[in-house]
Amino acid sequence: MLRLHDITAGYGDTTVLRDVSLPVPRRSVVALLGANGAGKTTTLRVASGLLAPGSGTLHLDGTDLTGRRPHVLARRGVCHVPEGRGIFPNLSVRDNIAVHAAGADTGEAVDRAVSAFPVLGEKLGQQAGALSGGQQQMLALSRAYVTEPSYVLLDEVSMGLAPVVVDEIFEFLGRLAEQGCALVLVEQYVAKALELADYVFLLARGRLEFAGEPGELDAAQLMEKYMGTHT
Ligand SMILES: Nc1ncnc2c1ncn2[C@@H]1O[C@H](COP(=O)(O)OP(=O)(O)OP(=O)(O)O)[C@@H](O)[C@H]1O
Repeated sequence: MLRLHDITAGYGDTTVLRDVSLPVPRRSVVALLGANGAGKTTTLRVASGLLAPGSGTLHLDGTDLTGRRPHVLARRGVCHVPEGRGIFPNLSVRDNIAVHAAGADTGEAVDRAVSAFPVLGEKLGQQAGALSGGQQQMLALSRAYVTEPSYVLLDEVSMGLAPVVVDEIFEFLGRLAEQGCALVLVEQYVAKALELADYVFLLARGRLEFAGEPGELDAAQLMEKYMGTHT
């Protein structure tokens, strides 16, 4: 289990998260929902070690990793796909995959990335920045396949993409989950996220307002209250 417990965190003097507890069991899909500015990205940053909490703890499979650096969590199987893609636009697609592979066999990593997203196979020599938005997101997501993580944190990975690409990305996420990878989904396509999710956490102004299973949520009320029109 990846477990945030009683987390308080923020930036400088600004406290964003207060007493947030988020358990992510192995092989589960967790949807983390909330309005703009509720603290979803901040929660993922704490979960991957990018942001040290002011108080509270972060445990991974029973080991206390509070305050440890992101590479320590990455090595132990936590993969963070940040908002805004996080690829290297001036490197080729192949070299981006090699960076994701972080020292593992590049050929094997490329094979795995291409098996996840076949279109990348036709673009290996191209600069990543020249790919379409959807292809760049696929490249960013392929890291979740290449490094075989146990937990993948996904921050708005469908943002700004055409519906057909969004569908392809959700199919990929479904396959990842089927293979036993735990997912934490921050997602504007709430209905799609809830279809995959085993558990839902709802943040409001940095506090948890709901924790439970998708069937316990009144979806219509949720959309109206927090999410706008993207369902
Ligand atoms: N680097 C930062 N420095 C200062 N404040 C920040 C920083 N990043 C985020 N914040 C503030 O923290 C609060 C929570 O932001 P966060 O990005 O975690 O929310 P979110 O739920 O992911 O929202 P969104 O859906 O808009 O991405 C916001 O009020 C935001 O302005």
